[in-house]
Amino acid sequence: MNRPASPTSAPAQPQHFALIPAAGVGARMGVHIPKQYMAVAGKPMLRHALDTFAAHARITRTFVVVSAGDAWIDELLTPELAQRTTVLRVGGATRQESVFNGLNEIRSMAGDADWVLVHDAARPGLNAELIDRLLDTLENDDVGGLLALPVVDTLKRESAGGRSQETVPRAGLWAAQTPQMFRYALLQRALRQAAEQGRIGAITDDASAIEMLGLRPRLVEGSPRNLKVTLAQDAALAEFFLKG
Ligand SMILES: Nc1ccn([C@@H]2O[C@H](COP(=O)(O)OP(=O)(O)OP(=O)(O)O)[C@@H](O)[C@H]2O)c(=O)n1
Ligand SMILES: C[C@](O)(CO)[C@H](O)COP(=O)(O)O
Repeated sequence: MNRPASPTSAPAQPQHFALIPAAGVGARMGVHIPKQYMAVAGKPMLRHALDTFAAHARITRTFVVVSAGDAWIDELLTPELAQRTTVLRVGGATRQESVFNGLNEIRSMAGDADWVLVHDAARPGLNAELIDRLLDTLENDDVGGLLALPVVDTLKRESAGGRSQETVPRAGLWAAQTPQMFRYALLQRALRQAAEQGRIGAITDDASAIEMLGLRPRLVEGSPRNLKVTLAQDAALAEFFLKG
């Protein structure tokens, strides 16, 4: 669906929607509640990204994908946030399935050419500067892209027994972050194809599905503050950046 331009106006400018997959359980974190609801810098982790997108004038609306039985989101969503945020209780078995289910759920609200910024609830350090960097870099891009960081450490491939088998050349390697930003129709098509090929469970980010179409997403430099809180020790680092 493409919204037609009115006869006396220029074609409608594409909208920017945030879509936050937040239906995980945080198993690697080892805490008693899903990690997206654990407190980081004084508020639930998910709240940081919701507040950042809600405060950003260029983000039309935020959709947050939670599990059908999520028992925490209703309490987290203040009346102010609810004016800019829609909860979608369509979480799937994997991150990509949650994203795909969320995309399908907003079909009536998003035009084919509208941008979707998919952002992990587990990355509370996203700020307006990083969002603007992504929007400004990709606004005329034919494919879309993602925040990422060039790899600066030497990388080892583990052999049996926890020993180094080989060094993986790091030249040209980047560590993917989020948001990952693609046009609605392209991202939905890419994830649908991945699902039809039985590969949606094997991919771990949205850009992988775009690459499977033979396209090359743009790499946009992110920031260490935009780390993914995955293991228990990550929470203190996230707090450091958020309180800094
Ligand atoms: N079935 C899933 C799995 C993950 N996610 C979301 O995808 C993001 C990145 O996933 P990850 O950091 O792996 O979170 P979890 O899957 O919760 O962590 P773990 O793998 O340790 O269980 C998180 O915001 C998580 O809530 C999701 O929406 N649906
Ligand atoms: C999307 C992502 O954050 C990019 O690095 C990452 O792939 C998510 O992985 P996870 O295992 O679902 O946390």
